[in-house]
Amino acid sequence: MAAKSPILVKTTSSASYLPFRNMGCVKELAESSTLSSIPSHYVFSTNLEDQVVTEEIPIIDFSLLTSGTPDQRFKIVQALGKACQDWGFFMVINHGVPENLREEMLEACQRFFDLTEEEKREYADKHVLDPIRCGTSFNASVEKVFFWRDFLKVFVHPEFHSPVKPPGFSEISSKYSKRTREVAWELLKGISESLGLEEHYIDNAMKLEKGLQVLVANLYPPCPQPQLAMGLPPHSDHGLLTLLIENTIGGLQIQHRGKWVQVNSLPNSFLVNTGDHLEILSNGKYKSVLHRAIVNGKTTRISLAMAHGPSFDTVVSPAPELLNSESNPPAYSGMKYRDYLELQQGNVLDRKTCLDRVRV
Ligand SMILES: O=C(O)CCC(=O)C(=O)O
Ligand SMILES: [Fe+2]
Repeated sequence: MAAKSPILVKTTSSASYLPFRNMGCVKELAESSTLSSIPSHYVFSTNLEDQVVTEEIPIIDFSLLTSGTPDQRFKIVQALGKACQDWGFFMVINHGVPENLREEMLEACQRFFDLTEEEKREYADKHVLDPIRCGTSFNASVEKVFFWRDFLKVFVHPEFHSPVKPPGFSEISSKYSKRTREVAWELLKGISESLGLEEHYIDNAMKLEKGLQVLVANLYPPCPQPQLAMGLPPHSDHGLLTLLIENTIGGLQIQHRGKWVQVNSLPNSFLVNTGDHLEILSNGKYKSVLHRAIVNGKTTRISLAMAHGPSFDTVVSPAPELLNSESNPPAYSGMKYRDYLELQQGNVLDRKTCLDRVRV
C-alpha cells in the first residue's frame, strides 16, 4: 500500500497550551477568543475523510419487551438478536424514561463542565478505577495526540457516587442512573433469550445485582478545525451495553460492514451499543461495535453514555452453553472485569486492541 503523505496544516504551537496536559480542559482552550487553529497535539492524523453514509439503523420498541403479548415479545427478542448480530447497535424507543429527566441530566452535566478548573481539580488526575474522575481526551497521561473532548466519569452502581457540585447533580444522577439501569438490564434479559439462553442467564452469570454502571459525560466544544480533530477515535466500549443520549447535536458514527454510518437519533431515544463483554460472553456472535465521535465548528455537543458491565469480580469468558468443542470452541480467554477495565481505561484508546488481548 502506498504510504499516505502527511497532512500539512497550519496549527498553533503546542507549547503555550501545555498546562492543559495536567488538568485538561479543551473547553477553556476552545473558549479562548484568539483560537483560530488547533494546537498541533490535537491533530488526528488518520483519515477523517472516510466516506460517511446514512443507513436505516435498527429500532427496538422497548414497550413490547415489557408489556407486549407473548407473540410481540418473541418478535422483539428476535429483532434484538438480529440488531446485536448485524449491527451491535440499535435505537430504543418507548422506554418510559421521562424526557424531562433526560434533559435535566444533560443540563446537570453541562453545569458540571461549567464549574471552574479549581472546582473540578478535586476529581482530576485520578486513577482509572477511582469512582469519580474528570479530565480531557481519553487518557492524557499516555497519549501523544489529544482528542477534542472533556469528560466526567462516575461509578453510580453498585455503590452510588457523585461529585458534590454542581448543586442538584447527585439527585438527578441518582434518578437517571436507576431508570437507565432498569432499561439496560431488561434489554439484557431479551438479549439472553435471543442467544437461546434463559431470561436471567446474563443477570446471573455477570452478577448484575452488583454490576458496574458508569456515567460518562462527554463535552465536545466547537472546534476551529473540526476536520483535523477527533472527539473520540474508533473504539469499542468495555462492558455489556452502553445507553447513550446527546443534546440536539449529532456526532456519533458507528462502523457497519466497513463503512462509517452517521447516527441521527430519534427524539427521546436511547442509542445503544454492545460492548466487549457481550462479545466475549456470546463467543463472538454479538460483536462489540466500533464507534467514534466527530466534532463540529459551531456548537457544543454533550453526550451522556451509561455503561453497564458485570460485577467487578466476575471473570468473563464465553458462556459454556454456547460452546461446542468442534464447531464453536472458545474464542476468548477469561479475564476479571476489574482487570479488563483497568487495562482498557489505562491505555491509549485504539479500536479493539484491548479485546485483542483476550482473543485465543
Ligand atoms: O459522544 C458520543 O457519541 C460517543 C461517546 C462514546 O463513545 C463513549 O463515551 O464511549
Ligand atoms: Fe464509546
